[in-house]
Amino acid sequence: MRNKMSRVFIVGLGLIGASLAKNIKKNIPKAWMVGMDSNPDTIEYALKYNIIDEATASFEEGVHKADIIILGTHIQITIEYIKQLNELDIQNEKIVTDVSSVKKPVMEAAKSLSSSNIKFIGGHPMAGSHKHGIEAAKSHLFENAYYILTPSKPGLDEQVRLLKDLLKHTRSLFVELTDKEHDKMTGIVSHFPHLIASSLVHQARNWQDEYPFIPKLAAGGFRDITRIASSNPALWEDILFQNKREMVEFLSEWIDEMINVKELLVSNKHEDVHQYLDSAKTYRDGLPKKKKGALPNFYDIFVDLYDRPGELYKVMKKLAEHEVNIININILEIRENMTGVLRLTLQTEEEQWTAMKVLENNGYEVSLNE
Ligand SMILES: NC(=O)C1=CN([C@@H]2O[C@H](COP(=O)(O)OP(=O)(O)OC[C@H]3O[C@@H](n4cnc5c(N)ncnc54)[C@H](O)[C@@H]3O)[C@@H](O)[C@H]2O)C=CC1
Ligand SMILES: O=C(O)C(=O)Cc1ccc(O)cc1
Repeated sequence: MRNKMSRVFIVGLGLIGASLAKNIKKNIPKAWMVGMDSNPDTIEYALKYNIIDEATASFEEGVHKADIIILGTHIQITIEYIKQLNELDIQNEKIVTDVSSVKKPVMEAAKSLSSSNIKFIGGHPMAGSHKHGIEAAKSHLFENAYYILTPSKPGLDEQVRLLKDLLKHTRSLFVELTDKEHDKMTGIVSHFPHLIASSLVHQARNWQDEYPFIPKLAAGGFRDITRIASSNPALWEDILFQNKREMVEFLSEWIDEMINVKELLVSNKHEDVHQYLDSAKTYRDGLPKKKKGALPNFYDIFVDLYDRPGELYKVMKKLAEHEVNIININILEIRENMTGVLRLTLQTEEEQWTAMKVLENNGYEVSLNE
């Protein structure tokens, strides 16, 4: 392979494709990035901000120009591009990868690739955002996130090594899984929760006609558990249908479980309900905190705060003085004249540590848990 994969073709320069493009461009100066996107504004933006070196409107041209091809489009479109590869005459060896949230349908399409010059390695960087499009792309989006790789056949060790070499500056954690393992596990921790989050939002909205005050109360826990319902519906429609088998199975299991919980409540089984909540708490509390999972886990700190004028300002000022960049702020609970909890979301573990120390040194009670 020429020049250690320095020519990269990225198709689909949205949130994920452009985040990878930015990361490669920033860290591998010799990489030559060719980009393609169906949206001309995206291409204009990518060129203007040097996210790519060159644009093409032809998939064939991009493929011929590259050693490595990253398909960064939604899953159904990615599958169509994989099929298009079969219509091209591929002269040199090329590594092809994707970023799709569901792997089985992609790997099935990859199995039908006829050219021995195409080495397909499925990919899924497991971090994202509720935003979409190139403007939301960030070079560091995948830091500490798992990056799943699904080689299409045995014997691709050298290509996997080259791909990891290209993507190592994302500072994500590479893990190899089969497509089946991947879709089951991401189905349970990422895809299915989206359905439940959306269902909770629908339920609240349905009750709102009768109780118009509901939105005002839907602040703390409700906002937390339904945060992912604000994600891009076009993306999630694609994901849910591509992983439909798993979704239908999880839904059936969940409905049975809810019927069971309902029965426990109706028949006043206090101990059983306690046990249900307690075992969920034990499992949830034991989940790893540091690494990003499918549900993006930024670096939170929780600060006890008095309900007094200027309190929030004082905290912000201290953190600004130490150049801590706050990416989200929530006041979880604050009642008149009582302490509340301020949740600050930071981008890196280092900032989390700095923020904690700065605030503690200024008399605040800070913890990493709510
Ligand atoms: N959004 C997220 O949080 C995550 C998404 N993914 C996966 O990444 C993939 C892309 O998702 P996002 O970046 O969020 O979507 P996006 O909507 O931000 O980007 C998709 C891009 O593809 C372009 N596009 C659409 N049709 C095209 C075509 N026919 N040819 C070329 N470009 C085309 C769009 O103009 C857009 O720029 C999906 O397969 C998704 O499963 C993976 C991890 C996280
Ligand atoms: O986990 C979620 O639900 C997210 O919002 C971020 C995300 C979305 C899609 C993925 O394939 C991986 C991570």
